[in-house]
Amino acid sequence: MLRWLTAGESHGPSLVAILEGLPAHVEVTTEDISDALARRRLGYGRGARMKFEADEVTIVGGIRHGRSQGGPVAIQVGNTEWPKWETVMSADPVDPAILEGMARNAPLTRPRPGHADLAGMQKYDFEDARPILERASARETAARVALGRVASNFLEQAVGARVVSHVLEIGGVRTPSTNLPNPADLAHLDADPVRCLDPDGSKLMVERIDQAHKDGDTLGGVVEVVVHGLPPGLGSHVHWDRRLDARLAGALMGIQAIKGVEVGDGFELAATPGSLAHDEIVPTEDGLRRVSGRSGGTEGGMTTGEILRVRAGMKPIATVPRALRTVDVATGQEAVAHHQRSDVCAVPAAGIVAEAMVALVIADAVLEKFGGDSVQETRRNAQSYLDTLRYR
Ligand SMILES: Cc1cc2nc3c(=O)[nH]c(=O)nc-3n(C[C@H](O)[C@H](O)[C@H](O)COP(=O)(O)O)c2cc1C
Ligand SMILES: C=C(O[C@@H]1CC(C(=O)O)=C[C@@H](OP(=O)(O)O)[C@H]1O)C(=O)O
Repeated sequence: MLRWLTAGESHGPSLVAILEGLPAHVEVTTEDISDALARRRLGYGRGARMKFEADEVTIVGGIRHGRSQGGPVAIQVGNTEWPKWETVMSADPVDPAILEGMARNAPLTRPRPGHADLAGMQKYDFEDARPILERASARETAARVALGRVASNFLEQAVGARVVSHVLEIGGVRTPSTNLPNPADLAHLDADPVRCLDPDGSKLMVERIDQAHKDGDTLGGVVEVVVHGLPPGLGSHVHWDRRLDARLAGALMGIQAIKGVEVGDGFELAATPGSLAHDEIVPTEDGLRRVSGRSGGTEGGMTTGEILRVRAGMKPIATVPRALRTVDVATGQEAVAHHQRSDVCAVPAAGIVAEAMVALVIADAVLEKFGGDSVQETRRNAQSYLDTLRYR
């Protein structure tokens, strides 16, 4: 079983991520993790912070000479913004006279609709949104992407599976392409400003982001994650919390600003007659295959052995420059929400985070099915299952 945790605030010294349950001998380097974090920074429409901040990766446990050792993997991602925030975010008490008058320390009392500010202040009993937004911020997704890269390496080395994502929609512009991303073309896809497979769709999405920027507005969209090379039978039909589709949906909904998840054609299937909605099974030279992929590669909460496909819908960024109405909780008067800087659109970055979450969930399901204290043991077990499958 894999478990993972993150800690750290948006403007704290660093984020910390721990992955427990990873078998030994998974090859992974600091460079792999830095590459994954660099992919998360890409994407047209992100704000100023992405340009000047760097992700400083330090592997602090669990990996030696480029291989996992079987113990928890711990990764630190340094926030290079820290020097500017050291006093305001200090873990130890600071003399109030020093904090007095510091603009950065002014209490945020005009909560942003759509962000965690108000519900968090109510729940945790704060007069200032700072402690809430610091942890609610999607800065935390850097830690998840770091762990996701470790899980991806494990998946590739244990069962030969590859996780990739692309952007389907931004601000209502939907790509007409129904092609799925090919892991071999990842560099090409990452070079696109919005990580969209269709160049015309990409151009329109970039124009829509520019327009939103001019209008002082923000945008959301839809990303799709696909996994190539999975065996049938990951997850289970026997209990709700063992269903792989449920576990994927929970993990994707756990990403900041994700408001909807679809498996395969999702909601579209609800409006399609049964004769056209399912993936018919045929015998081929390569064994039993489905003629289509509408179900997204799961049936009964288990992988079918076809390409796995899930989508996540992201709401627009909550910090809208053309500020939204709110209440100043310090005075009880109507006000506009606080705004300093923000992304216009972070959908391409959300795709990379979604890849990470899918990789972690699938890696957990692979370990549940095949076990293994070393990656070679997992590989052997997976191969023997495939070699002795009753129906192939
Ligand atoms: C990659 C990424 C970047 C984000 N950037 C911002 C941002 O710059 N400003 C903002 O207000 N929200 C941003 N968000 C969204 C907030 O984190 C999110 O709105 C907040 O957590 C509340 O969403 P929830 O209701 O889904 O939890 C971003 C989300 C992601 C995934
Ligand atoms: C720092 C990251 O994303 C941040 C996520 C975020 C939010 O509210 O979620 C708000 C912004 O931060 P700030 O308010 O400091 O400008 C984004 O830049 C990151 O992805 O690395």
